[in-house]
Amino acid sequence: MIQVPPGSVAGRLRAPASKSHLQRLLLAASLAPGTSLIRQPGSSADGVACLGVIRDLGAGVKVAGDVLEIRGGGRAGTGSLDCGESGFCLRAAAAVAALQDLPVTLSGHGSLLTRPMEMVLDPLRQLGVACSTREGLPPITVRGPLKGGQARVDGRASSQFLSGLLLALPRAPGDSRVEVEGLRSGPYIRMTLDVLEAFGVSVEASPALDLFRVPGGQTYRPVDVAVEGDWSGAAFLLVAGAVAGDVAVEGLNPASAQADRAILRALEEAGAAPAWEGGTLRQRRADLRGFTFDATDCPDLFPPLAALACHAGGLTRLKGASRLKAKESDRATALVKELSAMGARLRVEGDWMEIEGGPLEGGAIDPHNDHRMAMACAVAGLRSARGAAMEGEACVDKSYPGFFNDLASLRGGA
Ligand SMILES: O=C(O)C1=C[C@@H](OP(=O)(O)O)[C@@H](O)[C@H](O)C1
Ligand SMILES: C=C(OP(=O)(O)O)C(=O)O
Repeated sequence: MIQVPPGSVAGRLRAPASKSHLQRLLLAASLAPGTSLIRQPGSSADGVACLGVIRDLGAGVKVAGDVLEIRGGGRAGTGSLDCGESGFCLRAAAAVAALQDLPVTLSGHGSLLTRPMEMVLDPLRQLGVACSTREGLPPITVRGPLKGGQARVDGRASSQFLSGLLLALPRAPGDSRVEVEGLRSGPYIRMTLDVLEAFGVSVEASPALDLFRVPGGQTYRPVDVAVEGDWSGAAFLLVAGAVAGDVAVEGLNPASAQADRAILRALEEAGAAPAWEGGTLRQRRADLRGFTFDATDCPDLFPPLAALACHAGGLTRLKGASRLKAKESDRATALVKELSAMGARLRVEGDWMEIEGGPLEGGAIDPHNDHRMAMACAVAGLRSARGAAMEGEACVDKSYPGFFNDLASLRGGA
């Protein structure tokens, strides 16, 4: 049980490590013969799950302080992979596991067991990989080897499997052509392409990211690289600054491919004026106004933006709510329920969430075992009569294990 009291926050923090960047680096390093060094990996549960997965896929893993030494190019020693609660890990590793010539079963626990996996099946089958699921849900079993060829990917529900396919296909013996329909979360694919480039692998992508040509038989070159700071986790800190104080965040790449760098645009739309001071991003409390923002391609920004909107005068309209159904919780429904319990005025109408800013009472909420729900309610409650209280706050470990300590460190600094 944690109680986050209302009140101001002030101070300087380092952004947590991006689990999205880390997971891509780990899967790529597992395919690179030789040793890659991955620096500042953080300790997110999703990152840890992915590390276990590449180990079981045959990578050598050594942890040396703040550096992961990954020896890639090995063969799987086991036919079963535990992806924890990470949707990306399961969907992307399904493609990577299909490179191997043995049946591999991918599963996990908690909310992951209720998340759809259909988008993985058709393209893998088109590429000659036998695969099965339990009624479209995990566990999923794949039986390679993936040889390359032609496939159509449905990108409407998730971009994550496409990232996995783009990581795996360069290691297939034959060339591939992948057509993608209805891609959402496109910036996550650009991050994958950046990682491929860093490992010396080439993939030809159409500007709209609807067609990819992947030469087969390529060799990944090992890298020595630091994991980027996480714009998704930092978004909560920046919103905390905008609603309740003065927060400076270090370690963010201003030119990052991360989708959630779009928090900058949203804060500007809300009148918050985030400012770079050297390499540090500073967000002070601002006179916030309601704003309109399309979060279809950066769905993880929905929770922090909903928290921001609770304190923005007038009406905020957020687009992309229908993409939130199959995240760690049914996030749009959960946001409406829990922020309403705190006294906010919001509703979902089709693909839109509408939030009327105003005073917040705060109180006890249920984070629905969803890290972004827990962080959003905690931050919204900073400017409320009673703050936010919740059980199950350890769910933040999925992406940002130090969140509540970091938030506490901002107290009393004003
Ligand atoms: O590729 C990734 O690392 C992710 C892609 C997004 O998912 P979708 O592509 O399913 O929208 C995002 O919501 C998730 O947290 C991480
Ligand atoms: C949806 C998320 O992650 P994943 O799909 O990888 O579990 C998230 O981190 O919000």
